[in-house]
Amino acid sequence: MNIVLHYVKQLTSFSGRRLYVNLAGMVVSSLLDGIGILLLIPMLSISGIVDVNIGIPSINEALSFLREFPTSIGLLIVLGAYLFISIIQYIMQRKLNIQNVDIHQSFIHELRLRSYRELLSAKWEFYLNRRKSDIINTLTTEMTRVNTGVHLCMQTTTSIIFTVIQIGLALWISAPITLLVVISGVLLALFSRRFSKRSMALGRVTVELSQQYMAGITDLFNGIKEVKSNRLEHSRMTWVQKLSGKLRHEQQEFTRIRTASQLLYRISSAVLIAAFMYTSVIFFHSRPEQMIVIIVIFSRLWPRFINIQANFEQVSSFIPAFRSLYELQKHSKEDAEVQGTQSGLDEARYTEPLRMSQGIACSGVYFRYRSEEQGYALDNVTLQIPANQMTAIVGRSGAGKSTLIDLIMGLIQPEEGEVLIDGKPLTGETLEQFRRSISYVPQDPFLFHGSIRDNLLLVEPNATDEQIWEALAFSSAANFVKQLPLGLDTLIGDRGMKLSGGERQRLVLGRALLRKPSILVLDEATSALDNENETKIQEVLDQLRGKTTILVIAHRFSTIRNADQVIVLDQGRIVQNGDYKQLALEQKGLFRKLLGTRRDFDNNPPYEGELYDWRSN
Ligand SMILES: Nc1ncnc2c1ncn2[C@@H]1O[C@H](COP(=O)(O)OP(=O)(O)OP(=O)(O)O)[C@@H](O)[C@H]1O
Repeated sequence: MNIVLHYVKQLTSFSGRRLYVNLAGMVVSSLLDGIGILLLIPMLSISGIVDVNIGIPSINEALSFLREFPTSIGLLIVLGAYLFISIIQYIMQRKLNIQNVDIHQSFIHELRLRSYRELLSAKWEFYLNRRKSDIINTLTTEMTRVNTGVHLCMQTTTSIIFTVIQIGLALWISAPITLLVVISGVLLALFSRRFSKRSMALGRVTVELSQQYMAGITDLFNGIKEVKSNRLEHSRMTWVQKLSGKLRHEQQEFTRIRTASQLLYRISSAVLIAAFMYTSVIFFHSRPEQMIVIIVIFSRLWPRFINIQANFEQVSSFIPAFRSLYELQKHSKEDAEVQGTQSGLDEARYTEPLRMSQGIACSGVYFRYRSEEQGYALDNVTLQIPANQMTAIVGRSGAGKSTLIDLIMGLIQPEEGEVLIDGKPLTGETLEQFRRSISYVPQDPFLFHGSIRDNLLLVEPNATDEQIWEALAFSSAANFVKQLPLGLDTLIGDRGMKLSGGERQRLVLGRALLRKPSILVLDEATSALDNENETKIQEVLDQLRGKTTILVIAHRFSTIRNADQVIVLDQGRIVQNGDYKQLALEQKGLFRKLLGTRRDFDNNPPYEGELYDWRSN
């Protein structure tokens, strides 16, 4: 329950005065509701159904003036008062409900924004160690449960306030009966704790199952092409059947628990009423009006107990959802990229992009993905990347090329050693400025279901069409975009599915150039291009040299042949470093091996645009 209280505290500090005013309104509303019940007494008395004289002097005195009126007038006065109070109470209740929903929804809105902000500010390592589908599940399914949980907490608070006031009024009318009802309610609530505990255990299963479900469907639709081509539909269907069966069973179990506790309360209610009646009539010879009071009190209080208990059970089943959201928020906050700020989101702290003058330096860098691993993904890496030059990183698959790029971009932190930008450590403000100056293009770029224009404006929201076309022309994408019937307004499908691999890469390259970066990072960003387009991109990179620092991983020979520097990685270590020609001539070097021993570089250099794949070695 502590975890729920944590969010309730957040709600009270977020809503402040509004919440307390609303609670005060509820107290008034329940008082009016109670007065409505009290008016039943003179109504019954005047109408002559029974002579209600319950022995409370203050009520009797208050009602004595009614005896001076004829029955019809007296009844009209009482009924008028009853109607007036009831209508006021209903109107008030409506306003309070609207206000409650407003407080609740504003809080959830804030909670959602806060969670997104913290997640977006978390460093890359936070995401490396987590299943993305678990995060999605927490932000969707579990957030919905938290939403309902907060609503139930507010509803339960209202119910408790109502109940306490009703108990107060009932005590005034008949203390012994009310005490009996309350004691029975408390005993039953203690007994019902087992239902709440079982609900919480089931809630844990719900979170686990919905995480599995989310992970499964994310994987399924990410790999739907492989599923269809390899006829894996049956195995996927079997998986869904099994998981869905567990979900169904878990929901049935929850309904069983909920209905069992409701059954217990209803049976107890009937038993208690019967027992009260019997003892009142047989042993205490109570009068009919007292019997009516018993029924009125019981029928007002008992449903409230049932309601509070049901809410407790449901909130208990949501505790694991609260915990899941709490932990996601806590860990993302702990893993903030720049502690104490929301890097990249804080517009007030906007930092200008960095204009690098000297370059990037790594000195004695060690990095591994898990501390328990023996080997390092980057093992004592020391290098210089001069500003405004082109540096290529090559090596076999798994050599550590992408890891090195991630480290240089400050996405991961070295275990030992440091990364310096113009001599300054890559942390805090330098990191923010540095990131603003980078355009990074991965092999599998981020394109969303929208138009070509929308996808480009993602990086430069104020870019004009002219600037967009210029960037597209630069990346050899303008021609194919012009041929599309809707041009820049063409929808490209999920992750750009309606475009070819090469078209996607040219589009993303255009987007990267639109930002006019001072550092361009290409991680196998030209792998899907044909020779003609690859040559064009090569020309663009040549034009950018001298103005932009270019860092490129490429498996293709032609992309890197004009690089100012080539860094050769093997098992996380730099084994060669120099210019392309010099390395190609080192007979025993890995670079030569990667290029292929068949080729005689001295006499027969490879021709422009030739395809070569390092990975085949
Ligand atoms: N998220 C990760 N968690 C654990 N190990 C990882 C992770 N990413 C990479 N590695 C490991 O780190 C090493 C270097 O991987 P990296 O992706 O940097 O290689 P690469 O040279 O870019 O390979 P490729 O050319 O195949 O993309 C590999 O042994 C890889 O298995």
